[in-house]
Amino acid sequence: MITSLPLSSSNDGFDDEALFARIADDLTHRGFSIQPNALPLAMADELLLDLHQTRDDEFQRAGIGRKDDYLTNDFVRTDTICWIRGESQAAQTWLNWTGRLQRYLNQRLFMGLFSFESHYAHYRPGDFYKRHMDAFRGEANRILTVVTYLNPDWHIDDGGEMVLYQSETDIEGIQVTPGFGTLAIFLSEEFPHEVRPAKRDRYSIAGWYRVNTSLNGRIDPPR
Ligand SMILES: O=C(O)CCC(=O)C(=O)O
Ligand SMILES: [Fe+2]
Repeated sequence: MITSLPLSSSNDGFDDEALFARIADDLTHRGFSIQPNALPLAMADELLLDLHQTRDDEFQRAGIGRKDDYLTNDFVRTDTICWIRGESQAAQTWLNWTGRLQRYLNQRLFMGLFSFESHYAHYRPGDFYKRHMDAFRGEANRILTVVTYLNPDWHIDDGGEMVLYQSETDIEGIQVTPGFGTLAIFLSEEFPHEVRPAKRDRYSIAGWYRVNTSLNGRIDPPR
């Protein structure tokens, strides 16, 4: 007799601990981790729905730099973004999961990750983000970048790869296809990367763990 198991349990059979362990091992040995199709399916579905329910006018042109030196620059990047503030159930699920990953990495790798900020990003066909770094050494702000993709049935011919370069001088890089639930995690100060133009709309979440850079009791706020 076949006993059927519920197909849609809270994590769809994905074992977060095992995934977190693979990420920690990769970070230790290489400083980055690419995990195809790794996001728990129920959460990825929830996030995709949330993204589609987010109104177009909640997406703004993405900038470069922070706060006062925030500029939009068509030469560098042309995507639009919507910061995730935890207002929807899906956002809560995501922040809960990224919180668990944060605690895991802090316990195992002593990374001292303190806060997390993330946004949805929408790259229309042809949009791009030129080669860049997410943080600069010594500024001690963004420590670890987490990107996940929400594009069902993405085909390699659709383009839109994220290319992760292993050093300043690397011009070949590693190509990451932005398929549904793929996770790309890397040390923000170590890996230049870019987003190549796609033929279709390309959706993702980009997030950053930061260390506590409070000075003289002044807490440096996220963003
Ligand atoms: O969407 C991606 O693949 C990466 C996005 C990125 O590099 C960024 O937002 O800083
Ligand atoms: Fe980036």
